[in-house]
Amino acid sequence: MNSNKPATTQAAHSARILDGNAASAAVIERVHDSIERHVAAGGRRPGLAVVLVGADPASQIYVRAKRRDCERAGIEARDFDLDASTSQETLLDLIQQLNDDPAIDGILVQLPLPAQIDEVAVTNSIDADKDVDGFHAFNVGRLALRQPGLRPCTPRGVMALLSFHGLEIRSKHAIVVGASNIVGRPMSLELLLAGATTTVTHRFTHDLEDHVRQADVVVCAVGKPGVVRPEWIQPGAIVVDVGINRMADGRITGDIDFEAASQRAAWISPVPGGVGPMTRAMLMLNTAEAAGLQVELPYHPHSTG
Ligand SMILES: NC(=O)C1=CN([C@@H]2O[C@H](COP(=O)(O)OP(=O)(O)OC[C@H]3O[C@@H](n4cnc5c(N)ncnc54)[C@H](OP(=O)(O)O)[C@@H]3O)[C@@H](O)[C@H]2O)C=CC1
Ligand SMILES: Nc1nc(=O)c2c([nH]1)NC[C@@H]1CN(c3ccc(C(=O)N[C@@H](CCC(=O)O)C(=O)O)cc3)C=[N+]21
Ligand SMILES: [Mg+2]
Repeated sequence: MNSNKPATTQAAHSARILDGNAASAAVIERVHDSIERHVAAGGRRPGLAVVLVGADPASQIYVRAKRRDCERAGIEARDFDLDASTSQETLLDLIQQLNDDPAIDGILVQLPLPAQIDEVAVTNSIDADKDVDGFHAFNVGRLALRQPGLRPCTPRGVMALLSFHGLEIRSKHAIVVGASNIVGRPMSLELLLAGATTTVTHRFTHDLEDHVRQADVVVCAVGKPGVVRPEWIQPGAIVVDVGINRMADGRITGDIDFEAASQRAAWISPVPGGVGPMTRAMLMLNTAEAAGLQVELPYHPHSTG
């Protein structure tokens, strides 16, 4: 073979795994313990309303998984499955009822919503104290101002996944690839809050490769396989792959070539089994916290400020 590598190469390095299944199970167990103690002492069981508009197959899968998580956590799930043609007015009326319902501690409206409904109007109509997705402008503003309230589940889940494995973030150079309202932007606010020097890249970024090559921590949330090339990863970096891409055979894969990136990174999150389960665990944690419970976490959260 015409390779310029010596015949005897170094033993292939392989990154350690950021285990989202283990970390999420540990979080959900603590949420469950806290809820059962609260209920045994005469407290009301926390309630989560899950609103699904339409029958998008991916959304149906997530909503089913959330129901299972609620069972494991001891949270009462109330499902509201609305027709795809539901008007914005009808949805806003339902949210108003849920805002006023004392048995409901958390409200989640599954995104994306059908085109006739304004997602911003819906998100901001949820009582900020019941906004367990953390998408309300007030809660995002609190995160930006170092007064975190309810925090978006995926970015909080990434931070929890890093904490669970004992990884320090303060003073590291972090890059976030993707700048959406639900992942990239709040992710950059979480990293900033944890004391990382944080670069945010997006569709208009010209020199993505240069930014990735400088990063100690790479969080990728785009939804395009291969958007970050494994050879750009700095040896010893922490790689968190938020992306979920469905392949022709129905299986899912991340945005970054896992095998190749594992040869360079110190730590890497797999897809499936990385950030996805953490997102769902944070939804359970946020719901318990919205109900006023304190949950003893199975890790030391990154200090803030
Ligand atoms: N594991 C989990 O728990 C979750 C996973 N996901 C997955 O994460 C991925 C991202 O989700 P989401 O944020 O909702 O997706 P969006 O499509 O809303 O956002 C993608 C972001 O990536 C940016 N982008 C597009 N191309 C590039 C590029 N070449 N370089 C850098 N940035 C680029 C977009 O820019 P612009 O804003 O200009 O369009 C946008 O900011 C998806 O695969 C989704 O399935 C999502 C939520 C939870
Ligand atoms: N209001 C709202 N809140 C959300 O948090 C929200 C949303 N809308 N819309 C869609 C995205 C996507 N999302 C995921 C959650 C868990 C997994 C997850 O558990 N994934 C598993 C595997 C799932 C599978 O096999 O399909 C894993 O990665 O291991 C994935 C994706 C939440 N989202
Ligand atoms: Mg840079």
